[in-house]
Amino acid sequence: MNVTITPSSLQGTAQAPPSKSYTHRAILAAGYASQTTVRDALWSADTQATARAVDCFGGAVSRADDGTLEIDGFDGRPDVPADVINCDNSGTTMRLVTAAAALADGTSVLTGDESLRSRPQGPLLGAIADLAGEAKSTRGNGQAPLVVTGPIAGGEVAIPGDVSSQYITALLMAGAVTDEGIDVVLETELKSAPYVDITLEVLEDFGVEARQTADGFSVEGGQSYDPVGGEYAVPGDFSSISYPLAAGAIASEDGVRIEGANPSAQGDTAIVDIVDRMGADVDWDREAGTIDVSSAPLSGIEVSVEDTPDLLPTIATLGAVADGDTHITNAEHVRYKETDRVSAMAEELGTMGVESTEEHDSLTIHGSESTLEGATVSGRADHRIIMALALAGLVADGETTVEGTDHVDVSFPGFFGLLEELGCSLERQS
Ligand SMILES: O=C(O)C1=C[C@@H](OP(=O)(O)O)[C@@H](O)[C@H](O)C1
Ligand SMILES: C=C(OP(=O)(O)O)C(=O)O
Repeated sequence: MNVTITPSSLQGTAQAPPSKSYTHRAILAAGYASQTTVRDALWSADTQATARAVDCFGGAVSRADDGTLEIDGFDGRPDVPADVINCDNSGTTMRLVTAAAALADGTSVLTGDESLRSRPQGPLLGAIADLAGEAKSTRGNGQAPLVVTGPIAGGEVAIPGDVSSQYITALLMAGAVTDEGIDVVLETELKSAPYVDITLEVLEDFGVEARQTADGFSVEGGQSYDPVGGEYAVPGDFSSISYPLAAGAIASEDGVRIEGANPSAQGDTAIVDIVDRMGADVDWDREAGTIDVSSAPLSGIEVSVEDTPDLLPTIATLGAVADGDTHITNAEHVRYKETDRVSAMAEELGTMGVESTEEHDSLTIHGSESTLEGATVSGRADHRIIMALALAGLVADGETTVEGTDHVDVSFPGFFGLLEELGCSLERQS
């Protein structure tokens, strides 16, 4: 599907979708447990991939009409899957499930779509091999399809911290049910660190102890996943909140209210401060979980995305509207996502008349030298590129068509419906 956006002024209330990161972890943690009710779960293409993996490992995930998930876990170590596990587009699923597969007494095969089959898995495969499992890329290039044979007993592994924090999350979640536990030693500085904080929070809520150490992270073996009261509730998603928040900051004189914005370990809560620093009128009531935002002239800022890679596309669009330069730094790991998002945003915003300077580790958007013009742009089969370009379309001169918009179902299936509810005039073409 393509979506054509006519520049529009927005107003109204947006409900934050549930967190994708928390939902993935809750579904897999419930798999490691015996029986869990997961409330307010995100049901998107990516989280359904994790639910399918839990089914493949011998668990059963069912969804009630109100969206609540009832999960019968495989309770400890997974069964050997009867079929290939297809992780579709989801990096989180592939990393977390690869380490889970190394616990099974036999061989698992994992694959994904073309994008996922081009993302780096090598360091995690190396870690599993160091733990005396077998983990191979069928093409020998560190990318899926993957063949993983367990069971691992645990031990110490060294792993880089600057490719994906998901390797560490995966090892900590699996390590709890090994015999010996897993000590993860970081070989380089950790990027995307708040995502490991999310993992530690979810593990604690499931009664599993894991901790940060002087040189990495550690989890004891022989633990059971046992959520308090057999239930877990997922908080709102701040990566997703970044879109209505940025939309309000650039295209709403009358104001947008976002509900479900309760504080949690998500690093992407930083978007509230970023929008504020750029000059929008923003107020976050943390107790009520509401954010009110309205537009004002924006100015460029310098912002590091070391901890918050998923915010880069949103910040790039804000920069295109702002006066002056928006310098986005520490962005190398943003190139390893569903697409190389640094290049994708530079090129697609470029098609809309935006000047930028791309370096390996940074992207500078020259807002003052840019005139945002409506154009036909590619969503690059990447949910965050699609949503960020749609935001640009709200304030461009003329209509903007974003191609291949179906992929928003990865994290924010209701995104275009929400834009319409807020007053955006758009047309869908199948
Ligand atoms: O663990 C997670 O839930 C995620 C970690 C981040 O990836 P990296 O750790 O690979 O940067 C982030 O980009 C991704 O959207 C979700
Ligand atoms: C990179 C993302 O997710 P994943 O790594 O799970 O594919 C994302 O949601 O932006």
